[in-house]
Amino acid sequence: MTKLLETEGLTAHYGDFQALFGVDMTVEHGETVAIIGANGAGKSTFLRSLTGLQSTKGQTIRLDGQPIAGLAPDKIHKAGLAMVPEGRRLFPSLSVEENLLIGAAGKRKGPWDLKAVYELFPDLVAKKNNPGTALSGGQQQMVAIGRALISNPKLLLCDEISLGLAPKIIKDIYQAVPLIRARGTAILVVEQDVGQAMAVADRIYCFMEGRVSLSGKSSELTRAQIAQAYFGTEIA
Ligand SMILES: Nc1ncnc2c1ncn2[C@@H]1O[C@H](COP(=O)(O)OP(=O)(O)OP(=O)(O)O)[C@@H](O)[C@H]1O
Repeated sequence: MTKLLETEGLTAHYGDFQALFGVDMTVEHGETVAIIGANGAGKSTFLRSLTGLQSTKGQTIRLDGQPIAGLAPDKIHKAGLAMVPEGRRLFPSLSVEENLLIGAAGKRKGPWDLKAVYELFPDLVAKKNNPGTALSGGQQQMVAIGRALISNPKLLLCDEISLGLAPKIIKDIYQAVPLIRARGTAILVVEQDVGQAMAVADRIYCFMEGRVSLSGKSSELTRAQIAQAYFGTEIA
């Protein structure tokens, strides 16, 4: 069966600085995959490359068998990639529901609509007419995830969704992941918290200095292997 996402030898540069050195990655249909790695390892650059925010002209990225490298971000979104950006980025003058509906513009066919998002995050129902920015950080994150889901992506990309949130809220947010995959949506999440990544993902890719330093099934990787791949050093 065709892979949902495939990159082959992906590279990325900021001027003379090379940030990615030949990243091979696959995501299967319906799979949850986590990218972990220290600050500056290239995780965000990799997601930016997938979504077209970083130039990938002439490279190999396939979404469900279709080449998407070098396409404009809106074309890649239409092809089925939606991103929950780091920092959430809600529209401050719009209500929760209006923020969600922005994601529905040009939506693909699929299981996600307003009703499904409110089922996923019931806390948002009572807040739907409030301005997005009047919500707690966790609720804003729920809106950002809902806004991406409502376009019915084949693959949902999440950049550090737990950043700046309290542990209890992070738990609430991550509880949504099995419900999202139950509707058939695959997820690629960037996560600095290794425990969280291993709990939620079928497979893990660890990045170090722009390269994949380790990959494998979460259930088969050891903490020691991950520490080595994450920091480049053994831990006691
Ligand atoms: N706009 C930019 N201009 C120049 N260099 C950049 C830019 N963005 C990122 N970099 C560099 O590219 C490398 C990879 O950064 P990237 O943000 O992808 O890493 P990351 O793993 O997502 O880290 P973090 O967790 O801190 O976001 C780093 O060395 C970073 O300094």
